[in-house]
Amino acid sequence: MKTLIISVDLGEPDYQAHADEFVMLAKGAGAEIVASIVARRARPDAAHFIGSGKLEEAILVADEAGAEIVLFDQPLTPAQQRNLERGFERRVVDRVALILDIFALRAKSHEGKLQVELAQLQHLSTRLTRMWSHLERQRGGIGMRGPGEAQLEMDRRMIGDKVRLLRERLARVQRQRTTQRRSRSRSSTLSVSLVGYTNAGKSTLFNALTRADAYAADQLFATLDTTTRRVWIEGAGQVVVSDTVGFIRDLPPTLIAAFRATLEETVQADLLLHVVDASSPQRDEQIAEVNKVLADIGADDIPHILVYNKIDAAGYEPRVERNEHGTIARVFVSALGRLGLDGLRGAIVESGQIAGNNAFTIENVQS
Ligand SMILES: Nc1nc2c(ncn2[C@@H]2O[C@H](COP(=O)(O)OP(=O)(O)OP(=O)(O)O)[C@@H](O)[C@H]2O)c(=O)[nH]1
Ligand SMILES: [Mg+2]
Repeated sequence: MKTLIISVDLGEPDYQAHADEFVMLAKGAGAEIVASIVARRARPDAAHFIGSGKLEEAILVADEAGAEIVLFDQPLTPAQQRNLERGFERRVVDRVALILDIFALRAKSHEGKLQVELAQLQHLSTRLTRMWSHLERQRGGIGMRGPGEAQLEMDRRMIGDKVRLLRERLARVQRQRTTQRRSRSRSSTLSVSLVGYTNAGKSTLFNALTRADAYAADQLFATLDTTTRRVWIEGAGQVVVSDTVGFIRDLPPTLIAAFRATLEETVQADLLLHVVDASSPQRDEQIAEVNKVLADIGADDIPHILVYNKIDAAGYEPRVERNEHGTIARVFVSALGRLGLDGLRGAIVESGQIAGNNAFTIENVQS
C-alpha cells in the first residue's frame, strides 16, 4: 500500500535511529513508502501533533505521491488522529496501531492471535469511549440523539462483548498451557528462553542452536508452540529452548497486558539468554529497554547471560566474559556465521548447573 511516513524530530539525540527503526516497522507491515516528511518541533501540537503549516505541506506531498495511507511515527491521541484523518482524507495509523498491526500479521498460534485481537480491540475501545464522552456532554441538545449516537452505543456494546468473549477463550487456552508447563517442569530438564530486542537475532540463534541437534525428538513437544524445541547439549542433557517475541521501545501497554501470559512463560525459564545486536549503535538503549520489560513481568531475578550477537558485523572475536565473581556475564557470538556457539553451549551448561540445581531442589522439596 502506497504510504506517506511522517516522523517528528522532537530534538532527541538519537532521533535518526528512532526514525530508521520506524521505517523498518513500516516495511515490516508491508508498507510501500512513496514519500516521507520530517517535522521538527519543540513539543507536540495538541490538535495535530505537527503544526498546521506542516500539515498543509504534508497533504500536498501525500496527494502528489499518491499515498493511500499515512503512518505517523508517534503515539497519537484519539483527537489528533481524528483531526489528521480529516485533513488528509486518508487513514492515519500511529506507532501503537502499527506495532499492533505487525503483531497481528505475525501471530501464528491460536493464543497469539487471540492476544493481539484483544489488544487491538482495547486500543480501539479507548478511542470510541473518548469520542463518546465528547458527545455525552452535548446530550439532550436538540438534534443530538440521532443515529450517530445509537451507532456509537452499538459499536461500544459490540466491542465490549467481543472483549469479554476473547478474555474467556484466552483464559481457557492459558489454563491448558499451564498444565503443559507443569508436566514439563516436573521433568528436570533445563529450560532456556531467548529474549531480546526485536531483530537482535534470537530466531537465527534459536535455529543455529537447535538445528545443530536436529535429530532430537521434536514430536515430544508437538503440543507446544512451534517456538519451543528440545535439544541435547553435551554436559546439560536435554534442554528446552524457547524463542520468544521480540521487545521494542514503546511496546503498547495494551499489548504487554494482552501478552502477559506468553511473556510470563519467560519467567518460568531457568536461564535467560538476552540476545543483543552488538553491531547496533543503539545496543545499550536496547538492553535497557529489554531489562525494563523483564522487570515489568517479574523476570529480572532469573539468571541471565548477555549474548552479544552479530560479532561478524561488529568486528569482535568470539569470547566468553566473566564478571568479578567469576560468573559468565557475556558471550560473543555470530548466529549467522556460526561463530562462538560452542562457547555459548558451554555457558549454558555452566549457568544451567547453577540455575538447574536450584530448580531441582525446589522440586524435591515440593514432592
Ligand atoms: N550479520 C549478522 N546478522 C545476523 C546475525 N544473526 C542474525 N542476523 C540477522 O539479523 C536479522 C534479524 O534476525 P532474527 O533472528 O529474525 O532476529 P529476532 O531477534 O528473532 O527478531 P524478532 O523476531 O523480530 O524479534 C536477520 O536479517 C538475520 O539474518 C549475525 O550473527 N550476524
Ligand atoms: Mg524472531
